[in-house]
Amino acid sequence: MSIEIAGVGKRFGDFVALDDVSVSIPTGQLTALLGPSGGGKSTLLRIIAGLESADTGTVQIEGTDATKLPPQKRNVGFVFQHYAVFKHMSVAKNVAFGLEIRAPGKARVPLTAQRRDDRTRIQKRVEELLDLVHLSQFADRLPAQLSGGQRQRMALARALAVEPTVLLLDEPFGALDAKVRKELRDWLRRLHDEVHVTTVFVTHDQEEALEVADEIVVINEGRVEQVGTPDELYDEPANDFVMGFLGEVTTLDGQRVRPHDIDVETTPGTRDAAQGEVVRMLRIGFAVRLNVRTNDSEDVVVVLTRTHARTLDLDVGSRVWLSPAAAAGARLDATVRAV
Ligand SMILES: Nc1ncnc2c1ncn2[C@@H]1O[C@H](COP(=O)(O)OP(=O)(O)OP(=O)(O)O)[C@@H](O)[C@H]1O
Repeated sequence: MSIEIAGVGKRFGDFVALDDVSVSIPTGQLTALLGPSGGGKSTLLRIIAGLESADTGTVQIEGTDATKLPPQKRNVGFVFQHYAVFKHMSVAKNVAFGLEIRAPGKARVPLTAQRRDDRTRIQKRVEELLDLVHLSQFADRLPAQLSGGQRQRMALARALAVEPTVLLLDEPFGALDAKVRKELRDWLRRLHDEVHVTTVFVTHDQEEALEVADEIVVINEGRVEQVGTPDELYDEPANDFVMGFLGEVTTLDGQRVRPHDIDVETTPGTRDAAQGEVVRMLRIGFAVRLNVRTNDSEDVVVVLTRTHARTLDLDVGSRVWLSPAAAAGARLDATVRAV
């Protein structure tokens, strides 16, 4: 395990931001800390980075107890939503910064062979990094001459420059528009597949976490609700909160199911289906969303493809029979919830 968080608690005055959090984050994976605003994700990330100290518990990074280590001794790279850049320095200089301050004897020694070697090495590394984040052609620009997405890529190159053991990203694409966000998240996934550095990123966007992460840690009200792969969380949510947070949920025959995990028929099926009437029908892109009122007065939301809706010749007023799809993933029935 790359990062072991054990029994971490954090209060701000009377407010409990983290309550006895224990999580293991595997080496080389992309892990998302996912949850609603104010749940404690950033606080946990900042504790891993050493920017905040835990009141209780320990943090180990690659087998070393980092609980009391200052941030610069933890070998972590950090990228925030609003990234602090050196505005007067070129993109290449921004990326080189961390490498230059690490180069030995920088200020004291004149231009010796050692320093020349360092310079060549740094220049080569910066070129590699800019190539990795697809910014080679912008090396000489100032940060202000980059788009928001390009700036965040520069921030990632800078964080990766010092070859961190762990890369920590706090809503790195949060301030960008939806389309750029989507592009960057695909890009982050590809980048991670290339460099394999253990990466932890904070997001409140479930789609982002489901698409990008190898593993997701769901955090709510200072506690870990569930840890698992995107499939595990989506198909086998541990509780109501996780099920509702990771996708839309509706109720059919007292069971909580995903709206696209409902079979729709226009004749009474052989199975024990709930009969109802389509009261609303909305087309959203390739999907059709139905509101069905059942004979038992349940309001059920159903999502199906446009082609399927057309095949069934559905419209407002159609009579339909609904049953949970046989292969449906997530389902939590009312009795389990009550227990
Ligand atoms: N320095 C601080 N002083 C007081 N309260 C704080 C401080 N930092 C965080 N908090 C509180 O702790 C709680 C958790 O904050 P945190 O930033 O970890 O949440 P989050 O899950 O990252 O939310 P968001 O997605 O909105 O960033 C919040 O209620 C926040 O107001």
